[in-house]
Amino acid sequence: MRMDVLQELRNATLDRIQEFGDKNRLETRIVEDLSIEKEECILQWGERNDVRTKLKIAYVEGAGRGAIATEDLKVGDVALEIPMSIVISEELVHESDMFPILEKIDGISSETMLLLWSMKEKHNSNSKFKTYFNALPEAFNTGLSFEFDAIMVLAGTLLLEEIIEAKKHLNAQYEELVPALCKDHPDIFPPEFYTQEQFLWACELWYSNGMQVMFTDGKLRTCLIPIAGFLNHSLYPHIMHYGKVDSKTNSLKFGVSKPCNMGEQCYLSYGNFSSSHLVTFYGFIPQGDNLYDTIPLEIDNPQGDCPEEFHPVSDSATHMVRGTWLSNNHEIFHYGLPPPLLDHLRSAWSTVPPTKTPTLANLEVEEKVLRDILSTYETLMECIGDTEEDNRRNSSWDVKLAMEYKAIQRRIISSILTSCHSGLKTIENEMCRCAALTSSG
Ligand SMILES: C[S@@+](CC[C@H](N)C(=O)[O-])C[C@H]1O[C@@H](n2cnc3c(N)ncnc32)[C@H](O)[C@@H]1O
Repeated sequence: MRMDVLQELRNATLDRIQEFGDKNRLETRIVEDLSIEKEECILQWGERNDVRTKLKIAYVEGAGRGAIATEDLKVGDVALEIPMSIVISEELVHESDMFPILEKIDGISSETMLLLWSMKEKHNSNSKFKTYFNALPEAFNTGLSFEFDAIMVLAGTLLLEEIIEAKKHLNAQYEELVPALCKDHPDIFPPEFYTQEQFLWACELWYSNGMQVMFTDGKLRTCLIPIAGFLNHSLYPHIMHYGKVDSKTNSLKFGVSKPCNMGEQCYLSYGNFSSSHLVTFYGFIPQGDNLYDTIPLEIDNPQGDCPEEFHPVSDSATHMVRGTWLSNNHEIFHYGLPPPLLDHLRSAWSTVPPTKTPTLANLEVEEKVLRDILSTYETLMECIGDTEEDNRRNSSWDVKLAMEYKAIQRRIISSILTSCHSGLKTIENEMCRCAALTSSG
């Protein structure tokens, strides 16, 4: 009896997953006329090294290479199994001739050591990972490589600062570490392999292809995983859990949590990242509504010059606001906006905690709250400015990506403005109703 219930529950869950998958299927267009010789080489190398896969590699429109299912994959099927013997992890640095030098550097992380190791290993014709390095892109095109024009497109968005800060940080890290290593140990760190451009390439490699793996000792380490590195990200991924080493097989198993049909692109989840993070460190914006795209709103006391006693909750706070189309409550007192933000502003405009009843006093508070939000986002919208949609087609990859990002920001702000306007209209109607009731009563 208990087994039947569990089986039914399992079937119902699988049906829901299937239904969700069908509703959110992303169409993959395979680009046939590009050579996949290097990718096939790495698959053959994988086979010789006991990789098991139900995926093939192809060029897909808009995302470089991707992994395509070679058969129908059901929930629980392992799409890819990678033995730990071909995973690139810190162990390799420990075995290398650079480790005795690097371990003496105060505060250097394993990730930085691996980054420096990969800059040299890439040129090693006897490397065990030669086929892997051969199949890596020459340029990663992440936000870290944005040129001036693209950065200028981002004016008015927080991504502008994020990218500038990240670039500054990488330059400082390079200057602090690399020239001295090349000068003091040119045999181990040949200067021609350690230019600033190559350092940026390696940073982009690790940011966009590094995966967090939980080893059998319970420690999380950032690794490069050949072949798995061809999996693209989706907001509706097939593979969600992969990062724990299976101690019995000493391998990483990439099992699917959502069915993937033969010929369909099999997607991984890189994590719960916003578009700004994905642009900066991966260089793309995923298709669909990203729940992690928010516009942070910093709030101080909205009536800053009023005496404290009138505003019991006057502290500042940061609220994350998503596109209001993602909310299913657009009624009065909700407006598709985050309740904590509304409550924060209400408490700043009212000496008593307002209730969600449409009395004249409450409606007046609601109006002030919405006007506050409206004016903040109107200012933000002005700062962001117009997107020059017409120029997009002829622009470089980075300007196009920056414009795409900005369009998302505008869409979010525009939804907030629309929700505020429609909320104000509702409040106005309610106020008229209240006034009519008062005068008739
Ligand atoms: C781990 S690699 C995936 C394989 C990669 N497409 C390739 O050709 O090597 C990560 C990179 O793939 C690209 N990518 C991943 N998911 C994507 C997506 N949904 N749309 C567009 N590009 C994507 C981005 O360039 C990202 O930095």
